[in-house]
Amino acid sequence: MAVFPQGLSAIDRRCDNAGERAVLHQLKRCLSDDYLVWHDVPVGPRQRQPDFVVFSPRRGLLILEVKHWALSSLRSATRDRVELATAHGLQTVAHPLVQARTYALELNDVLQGDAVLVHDDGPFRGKSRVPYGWGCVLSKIERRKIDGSDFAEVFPEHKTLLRDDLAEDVEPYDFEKRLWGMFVLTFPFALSLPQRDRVRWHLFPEVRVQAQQALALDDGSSALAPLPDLMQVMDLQQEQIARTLGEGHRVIHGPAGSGKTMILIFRAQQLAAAARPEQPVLVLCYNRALAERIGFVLRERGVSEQTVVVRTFHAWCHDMVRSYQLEVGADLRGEAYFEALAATVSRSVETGLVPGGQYSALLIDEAHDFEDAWLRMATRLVNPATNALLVLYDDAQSIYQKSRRSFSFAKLGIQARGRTSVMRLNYRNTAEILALALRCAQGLLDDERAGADDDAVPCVLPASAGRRGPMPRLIEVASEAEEAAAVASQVEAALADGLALGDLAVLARTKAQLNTVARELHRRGIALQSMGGSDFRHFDWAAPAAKLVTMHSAKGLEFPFVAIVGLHRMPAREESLDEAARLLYVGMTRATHRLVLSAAGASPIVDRVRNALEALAVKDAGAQSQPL
Ligand SMILES: Nc1ncnc2c1ncn2[C@@H]1O[C@H](COP(=O)(O)OP(=O)(O)OP(=O)(O)O)[C@@H](O)[C@H]1O
Repeated sequence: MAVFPQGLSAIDRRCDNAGERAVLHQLKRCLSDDYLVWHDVPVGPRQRQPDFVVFSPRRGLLILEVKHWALSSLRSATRDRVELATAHGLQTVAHPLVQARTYALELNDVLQGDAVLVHDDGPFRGKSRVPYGWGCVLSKIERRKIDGSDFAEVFPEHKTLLRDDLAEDVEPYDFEKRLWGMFVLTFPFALSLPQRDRVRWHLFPEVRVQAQQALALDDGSSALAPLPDLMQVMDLQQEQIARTLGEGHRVIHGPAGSGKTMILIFRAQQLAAAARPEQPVLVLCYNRALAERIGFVLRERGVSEQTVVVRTFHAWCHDMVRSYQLEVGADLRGEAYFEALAATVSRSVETGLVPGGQYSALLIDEAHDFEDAWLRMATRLVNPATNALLVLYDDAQSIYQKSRRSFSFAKLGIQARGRTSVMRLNYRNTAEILALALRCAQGLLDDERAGADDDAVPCVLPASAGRRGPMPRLIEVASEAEEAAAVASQVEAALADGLALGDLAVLARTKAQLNTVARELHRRGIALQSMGGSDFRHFDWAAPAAKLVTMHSAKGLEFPFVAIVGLHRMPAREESLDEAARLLYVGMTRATHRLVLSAAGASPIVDRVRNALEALAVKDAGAQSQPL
């Protein structure tokens, strides 16, 4: 069966009429699984919306327009226009084949502009390698009714499917042949998977992937070379998830770097188009830097703060306290204050003091860091008419839960059964970084419990998407001053290699640990923003500066270059080795390309990293010595 990235049942619901539905079911019944079919989605640079786009890496690209016109309503037609009798009198509309041809030619032009997708020699030199065609479907008109007429003069037979072609007893091969007959030219053709995705990149700008950094280039000079191919596009599973996020509750489990935040941003953008300021979309996460980052990306993409509100959970609670004049113990400080804040707001939502249903949709990133009561409250914030709640979860990154979580989404009011997706591919990290992160997190992530029950919390092991890069490095020196100097030299080297300041991050377990590195970078004239600074409020993502971040706050972020300092101080006091290892896993998986780790002393975490690097080097040497 063909793949329908928008979801078959979702398309079925969206079909305008019985004709489109009949075409959908015939495409489903007759096409094999290498075909991709989209219905009524914006396509190409002009965001046209043909009824169906059919694409096969073995056949090419076909545009279909469907008209469910009764024969009796067709008054006259030329090759350009059709005159129809409607309830509102006579109407002249564009000929469906003209519509379909215009779309198909536009897309062909776009593909022809991509050197990778054109013939480089032979009679078609410079022309697109992707065969294309167009056609129309007159889904209500039977062949016997037009036999003997001059119908084919304006609706050529090879370009027009009729009701008969949609019948259940049509052989799939014959139906497919009818589609191929609509192509302008056919020639032996097969696209590789990367080429297929390149075509998707051209067709659907909305599913293009941009690294987080690409949206915050300071001076446009960033060398984001590590990415293998600039034309990155959501994979089919991501596209399917992103496009099928409709109303109701949805839960997505995905490991570090699998595209959860990317999908959240995609969804927020889509929802923003329909959101009204009195019923905005709310995006919640735990970590402030991530909230600011998501907000920044959305604003860059033209989404206003009035339509999509992005907050950390606690900042949102503050908003509620201010707006509804709630009392939170005035003398409470620190942890106790935050607990009271959450409890007060939670109670107020329950009693109706803070109105439920305020938001047309709620999207939660890092839901693994949310306490049960927060998640329970979240379900009440969404307008029951839409019930649109999206929960993104990665059990492996839950760095605030003392013990492994085992709960039921249903008990929290989140209807996850049948509405859960699991993504497994890690796109962010190179294979080398991911291998090290996984080895260092040994034991923590081994217990995969995915898939058995939609309502449970699986721990999903990431699989590498295969991008290669340099091996991470461990720098071991005698003092923290030497460590800062060594890390600063690595930062200088990365800048000399063409990375921009905004591409660089230094992570540490505590804010205080960042200060030694900050002083050294400052001494060398390297612009930086550090969470360790006494006057630090928040990062300015548009400013050209290296970011010095605690490991906790780095969750959700990514940088082409990451240095993690102070491994000798891990585990911190009152922290177990497992907790430290989990945090280190989060830190390491922030690096998209280059990872440097440093220590000025011994600790079980330093041993773990050193051993893991040695084991990977042995494995690598083994692999290289294998005969080809
Ligand atoms: N299909 C893809 N092709 C190429 N890059 C991708 C793809 N999907 C995601 N990415 C990139 O991978 C990186 C990680 O994505 P994202 O930040 O959404 O992951 P995440 O699941 O939220 O990770 P984490 O939980 O670690 O924060 C981003 O740079 C994103 O652009």
